[in-house]
Amino acid sequence: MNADYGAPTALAGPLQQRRALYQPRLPPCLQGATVRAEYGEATTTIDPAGAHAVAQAFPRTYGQRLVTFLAPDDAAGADKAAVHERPPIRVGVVFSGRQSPGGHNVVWGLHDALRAYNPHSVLYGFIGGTEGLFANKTLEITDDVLASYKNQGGFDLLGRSIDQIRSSKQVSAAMTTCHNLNLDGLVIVGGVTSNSDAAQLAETLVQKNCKTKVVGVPVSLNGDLKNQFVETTVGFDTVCKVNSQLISNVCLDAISAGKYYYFVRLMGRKASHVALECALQSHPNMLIMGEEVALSKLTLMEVINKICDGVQARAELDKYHGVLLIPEGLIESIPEMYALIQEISILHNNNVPVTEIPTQLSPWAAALFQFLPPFIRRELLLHQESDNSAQLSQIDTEQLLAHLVEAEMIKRTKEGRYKGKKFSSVCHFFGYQARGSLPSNFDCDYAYVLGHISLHMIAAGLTGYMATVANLKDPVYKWRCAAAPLTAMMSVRRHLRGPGAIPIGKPAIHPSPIDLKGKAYELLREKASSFLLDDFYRTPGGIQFEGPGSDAKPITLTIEDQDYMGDIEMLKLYLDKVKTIVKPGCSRDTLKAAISSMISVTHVLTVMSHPLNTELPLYHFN
Ligand SMILES: O=P(O)(O)OC[C@H]1O[C@](O)(CO)[C@@H](O)[C@@H]1O
Repeated sequence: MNADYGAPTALAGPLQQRRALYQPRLPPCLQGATVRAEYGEATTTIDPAGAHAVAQAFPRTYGQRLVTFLAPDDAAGADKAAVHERPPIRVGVVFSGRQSPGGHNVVWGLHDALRAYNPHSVLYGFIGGTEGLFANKTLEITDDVLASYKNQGGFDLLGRSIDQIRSSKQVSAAMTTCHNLNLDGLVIVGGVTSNSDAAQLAETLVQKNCKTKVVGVPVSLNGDLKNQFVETTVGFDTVCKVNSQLISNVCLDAISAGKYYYFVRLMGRKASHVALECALQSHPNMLIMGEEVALSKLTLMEVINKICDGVQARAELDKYHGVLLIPEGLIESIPEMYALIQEISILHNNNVPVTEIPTQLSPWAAALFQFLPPFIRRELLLHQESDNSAQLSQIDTEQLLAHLVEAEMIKRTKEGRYKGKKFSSVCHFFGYQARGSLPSNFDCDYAYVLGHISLHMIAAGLTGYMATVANLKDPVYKWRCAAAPLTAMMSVRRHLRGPGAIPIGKPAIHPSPIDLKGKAYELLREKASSFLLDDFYRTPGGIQFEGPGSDAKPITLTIEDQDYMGDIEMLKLYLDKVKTIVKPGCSRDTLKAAISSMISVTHVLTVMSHPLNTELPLYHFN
C-alpha cells in the first residue's frame, strides 16, 4: 500500500492547478452552516412485493421517513447561533466503490461543511479504502491535505481496495474502528454494492447500540444506481464525456480511411447506461444494448447476425468502415452466455479449482465453452467480483464479437450472400482511460454538494440513508437536497419461473437497467437507422471546464424530464442555431439533420411542428 496517501503534492500541470481553483457551487439551502430538516412520509421500498423481506432483514432501519434539507427559516440568525451550541462532529469517510471522477470532492464538501458547522469537528479518511477502515488506518483531512486533490480525478487522496463491508468479520472490524475513533458518522462512497453494504452496516450498528451513523453517497461511473430518489451517480457525466470524445475520434478515423470496423466495449457493468449516453453524444453506427438483447432473448449467433446484417447493408452503400458500441456487460445479457457464467460461478462458490471447472460443466455448457475462442474461455474462468458476478472488465467481449462477425462475413462471402469487398476489425476497451479523468464541472458540483449533505444527515442523526439531490438537470441554485433511506431503494431478486415468483438472495440495492420505455431509448430508436447508414458522426470534443459547454449535462439525465412541447427556451435555442447553419428554403431533411446534429436531445419532429414555432417552417419549404 502506498504510504504517501494524502501527502501534499504539487500539481504538475497548469490545467490541474487551474482546476484546483474551481469553487464548486452550492444550492441556497447549503450556503449556511446549518440546514432545516423537513421530515416527509415514511417509506416502504421500490419493490412492493419484496417489502416484507426488506422489513425483516432491516428491522431497525426499514420504513424511515424521507428527509428534505431546506435553508433555516432565519438563515442569518441560525448561522449566528453560537458555534458551541453545535457540538463538534467526528466523521470518517471511506472510498468503498471503484474510483469515479469527482470522488475527491465528496471529501472536500464534507470537510468544508464540518468546519462551517463547528471548526473543532474532525474528519478522518480511511487509507486504502475498506481495508483501511477494518484496520483503522486513517489520515486526518485538513485544508493542506485537500489542497492538491480539489476537483482532481482518481481516488488517490486515500486509495481504495475491495468494495465489500459484508462478512461478519468485516462488519465487526468496521464497528470496532467506529468505536475506537468515537465516530459520530461514517460516510461510505460507492455504487450499488457499497450502498447495500452501507445499509447492512447501519442496521448492525443500530442493533449493537453503536452511536455511529452510516451515510451512503452515490458515486459510480456506471450510472446504474438510479431510482426514484437518485437521478444519477457522481462520475457518470465525466466518463461519458471522455468516452464520447474517444468514440467520435474513432468515428472520424473510420470514415477517413474507410477500411476498419471499430468494436468498442465500454465500462459500466451490466447495465448499458454509459453505452447509451455515449451513443447519443457521438452517433456511432451501431449500439448493441444488453437490455434489448436480454428482452428479446437474442442468442450469441443472433447478435452476430444482427451486426453482420448492418455490415452488409453498409456495404451496399459501398461503406466498409463503421463503429459499433457494446456495454461491457453485454456478455451476461446473452441468455446462453449468462447460463454458462452462472454455472462457472456456482463451481467457483463450491471452491472447485479453476482448472477443473471446465470438466464439471453440464454437457450443453461444456459444448458452448468449447465453442468459444481460448482467450474468452480463460477470461470466463477468472475469479469473481465481490458481488459474485463475473469480472466483466476482463472479458474481451468486443474481441469475441469481432472474431465471430469476421467468420460469419467470410461464410456469407463464400455463399455469395455478401458481395462486399472486405471486412476488417479493430477492437478497443474504453474504461480505465476515462475513469481517471479530471471531473466535469457537473461532477465537481454534484460531489461537493453530496459531501455537504452527508454532514447535515449525520448532524440530524440519520443512519441508513443516502445523500441525494433532485432537479440535477437544472442549474445548481435549483437543486433540491434530501436524504432517502437505503432500504427504500432495495429489491429482492426472484425466480420468475415456476409457481409464483420466489424471492432469492438478500434484499439489496440492485443496478437499474435502461428503461426501454424511456425517452432516451426512444430517441436512440428514432435515430438507429440513420446512425447505421448515414455516418452522421457527432464530435462532442473534450470536456469543457470554462465557457460555453462547461455546464453541459448528460443527455440521458436531461431528456427524461424534458417537456419539449412546452419548452420555449429550448425552441429559441434551436432557432438561433439552425439559422447559423442552414439557409431558408433548404429541404426538410437538411433541416432535420441540422437540428439533430446540434444537440442530441432533440425530438426533431416535435420541435419542427411545434405550434409556437412560427419561424422554422420558412426553413423547410422544399
Ligand atoms: O478496476 P477493476 O477491478 O478492473 O474494476 C472494473 C470494474 O469497475 C467499474 O469500472 C466500476 O464499477 C466497472 O465498470 C468495471 O467492471
